Amino acid sequence: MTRIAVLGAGKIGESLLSGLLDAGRSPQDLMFTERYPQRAAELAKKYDIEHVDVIGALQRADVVVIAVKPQDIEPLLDEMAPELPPGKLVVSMCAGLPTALFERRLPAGTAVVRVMPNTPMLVGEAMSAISGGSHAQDSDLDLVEELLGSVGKVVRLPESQQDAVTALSGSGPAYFFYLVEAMIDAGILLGIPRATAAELIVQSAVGAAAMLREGGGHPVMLREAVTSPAGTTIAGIRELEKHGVRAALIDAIEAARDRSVELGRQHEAG
Ligand SMILES: NC(=O)C1=CN([C@@H]2O[C@H](COP(=O)(O)OP(=O)(O)OC[C@H]3O[C@@H](n4cnc5c(N)ncnc54)[C@H](OP(=O)(O)O)[C@@H]3O)[C@@H](O)[C@H]2O)C=CC1
Ligand SMILES: O=C(O)[C@@H]1CCC=N1
Repeated sequence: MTRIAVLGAGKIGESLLSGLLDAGRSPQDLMFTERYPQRAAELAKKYDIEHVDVIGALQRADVVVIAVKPQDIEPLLDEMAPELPPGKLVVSMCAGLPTALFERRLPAGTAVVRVMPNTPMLVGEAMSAISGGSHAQDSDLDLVEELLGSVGKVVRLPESQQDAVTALSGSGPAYFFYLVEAMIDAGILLGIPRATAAELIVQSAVGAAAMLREGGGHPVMLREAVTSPAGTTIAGIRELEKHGVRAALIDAIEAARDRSVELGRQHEAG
């Protein structure tokens, strides 16, 4: 079985480990590194997975998944570079960081796959986009697709689109959570108890998501079907349009894309 080491078991690293276990992968095939001993001990106990140091991870794993924040990448690459044995596949989940950075800093010829996942990986519903670096073979992409396919959907895209993908599906769940939060607040304003408002809105979100995915409908048609002539929905839509919510979302996603580009540029000289 392929052995996988996750370097940095924070939110996304833990989501991956948990998702892979839920998908049936053996704990013996998984390992992780983590900075704080207390968190490492908690994770090792919770998932029955071994906590290792970076050198142990590089020696024992076939696939090394980097899930530290982009701001923490430089010291980790310094630690990895002299120790990475040939033939290991490096998978980066770091927003903004190009495969070229890893290729430049790790031993010549290292195969690197850049992935932009998202946190619904925790419940087996991730959206991951993958792109191979210049030494990644089709078999490397196949392997990463198989791994991430067990915790959600996977698409292969050119690396030039990864900053946009980061803004759309990487950050996307946060924007849905933000909308849900705002709608629950509206329920509070209208006098509905918080727990009831949350139940109404969360189930509406789940139902809408199921219609989008399983009903095969176009979002415009689905929205039109809710919007009755002289009804309630159009009264609300008019307010959304007045407040520029559509433009705000487009601007938000463009800003997130720009920030991803900027994160990559910060490491250009590295
Ligand atoms: N959160 C998300 O929704 C998504 C995140 N990503 C990407 O995933 C990566 C991780 O993000 P996220 O999980 O949110 O961040 P977190 O801060 O939650 O996780 C990163 C973890 O790595 C640890 N760490 C840092 N350096 C090292 C090191 N040298 N060795 C071992 N562990 C280390 C951190 O420890 P410490 O607590 O001490 O900093 C932290 O626990 C980022 O690059 C991000 O861009 C991609 C898609 C979605
Ligand atoms: O906010 C971030 O930078 C990370 C990358 C995509 C989602 N979260």
